[in-house]
Amino acid sequence: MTSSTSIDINLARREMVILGTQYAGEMKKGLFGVMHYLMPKRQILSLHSGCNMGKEGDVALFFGLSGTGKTTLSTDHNRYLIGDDEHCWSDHGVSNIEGGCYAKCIDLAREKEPDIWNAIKFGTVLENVVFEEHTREVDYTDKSVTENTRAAYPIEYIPNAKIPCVGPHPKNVILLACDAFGVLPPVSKLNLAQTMYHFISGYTALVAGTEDGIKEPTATFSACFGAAFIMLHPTKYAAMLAEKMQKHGATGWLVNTGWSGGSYGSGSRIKLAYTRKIIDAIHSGALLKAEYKKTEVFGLEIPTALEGVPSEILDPANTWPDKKAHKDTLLKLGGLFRKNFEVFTNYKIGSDSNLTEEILAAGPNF
Ligand SMILES: Nc1ncnc2c1ncn2[C@@H]1O[C@H](COP(=O)(O)OP(=O)(O)O)[C@@H](O)[C@H]1O
Ligand SMILES: C=C(OP(=O)(O)O)C(=O)O
Repeated sequence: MTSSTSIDINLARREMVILGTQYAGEMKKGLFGVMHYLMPKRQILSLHSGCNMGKEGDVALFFGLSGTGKTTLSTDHNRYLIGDDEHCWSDHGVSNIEGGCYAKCIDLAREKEPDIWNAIKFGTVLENVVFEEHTREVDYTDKSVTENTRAAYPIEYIPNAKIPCVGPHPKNVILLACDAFGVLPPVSKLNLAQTMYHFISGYTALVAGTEDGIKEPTATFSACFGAAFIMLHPTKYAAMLAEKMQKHGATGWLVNTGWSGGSYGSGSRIKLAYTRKIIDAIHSGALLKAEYKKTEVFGLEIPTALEGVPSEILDPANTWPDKKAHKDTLLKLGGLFRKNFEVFTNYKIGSDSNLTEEILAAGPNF
């Protein structure tokens, strides 16, 4: 045992025992693991993603590891929220597993995230927050218990929630990565093979201050953006996702919600307002019509202009003052992707071996 916490699941007896933690996230994510076993057996794909739907019925999925923006970006005043974290994609479309949200509330501010702020009322469970005992006023900036403070509320506390939480087949599949190296573009359009490559890789980065011992940006690869929850080989989920995206004509996107203009420490996190503009342009279809160019090393298609976002930030190569440092960091991240993918090179994905070849070729090239 490397930890005093354990989550033990007996699938046959349908029992889960959680030891050494009282964090509510373990309960919902523990059951999410069970869903990753039960659903694929019924040809239903379980997804570690947020999900929302536009007024025209266009559905978007937001895959990403913790802290990459699933809750923040799927909670959108102009769209119906289907759910912020756990979904299924069946032959009938998408459905939410939970019926509620589990939002981070560290530094929560009414102006920045009004829907989440307003959802915190009687009936919401606040976890690990610090509050004044007599007035019961919460100090969302207080990190003395942990940074991981949470608000769990029923989905109907979000005014534009889609009840029941179901929707048609997704039109856009957005992969969120919080890249603390600052070399992934704010947005890239992916072909199917690239979508699978990045889905199987499941990249994000930890920054100093998030975990013990992290002093500089550290790449984390979590297959299918949820290695802790998947029960079958990652390529099984990837094959199902590829088949569904192909069948329903969904477009894949990679969105960096992390650093720009340099790595953590020298650059800064991409403004949430810019990420929201990018997401709006994906939903509206405007980004599909943009002009694109290809980046070096990762071979990503990036738009040359996008309304509401300064064009120079769309290509990270422009934003780094030190060009050599940019190239070195890009190659460093490319190398980490390549090394991580080595374990997958011998697996066939789907019934078509062409797709396997294409996925292997969709990684960094240098
Ligand atoms: N550009 C950005 N895009 C998305 N989130 C951002 C951005 N900049 C800062 N953030 C913050 O990062 C956090 C993302 O967390 P969250 O949405 O809960 O992620 P997840 O649901 O994937 O775990 C939020 O606190 C959000 O305000
Ligand atoms: C519950 C969790 O998921 P998220 O952070 O994505 O809400 C977690 O990872 O602790």
